[in-house]
Amino acid sequence: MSRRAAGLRAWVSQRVTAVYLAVYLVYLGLRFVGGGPETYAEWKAWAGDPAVAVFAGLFFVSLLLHAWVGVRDVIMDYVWNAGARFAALAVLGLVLVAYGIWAARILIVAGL
Ligand code: HEM
Repeated sequence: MSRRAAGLRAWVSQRVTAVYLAVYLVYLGLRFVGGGPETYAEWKAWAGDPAVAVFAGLFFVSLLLHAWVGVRDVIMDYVWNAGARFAALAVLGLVLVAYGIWAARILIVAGL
């Protein structure tokens, strides 16, 4: 893939994920306005609903992809030393993967 196509793909994925993040946050706001689930059992029932889990899962995937593309671009623009750049990208990748595992665990446990 050319550098131009890669840049365009990053730009598009940054904006597509941003739109999903914003739409999902509006949904969450509307869902909880006037009172959401209160007890643990109510939360678990809500989060364990397959539709909620799928859209929440998509939210976390979008958030992690959005953060990866955005912060990676910032690192590539500002960290010019090859070793420091590699280290920064590795830390970013590991942190995001860790968050992804944590989010997946929450969604899986809620569905059990
Ligand atoms: C629900 C949460 C979020 C929403 C709704 C959101 C929304 C957006 C939007 C609309 C843009 C595009 C701005 C533009 O067109 O110039 C953007 C860019 C960006 N976002 Fe997010 N974002 C969210 C979370 C995050 C997180 C968690 C990170 C990183 C940890 C992040 C990092 C960035 C970066 C680095 C850019 C690029 C800025 C630039 O190119 O100037 N965002 N975000």
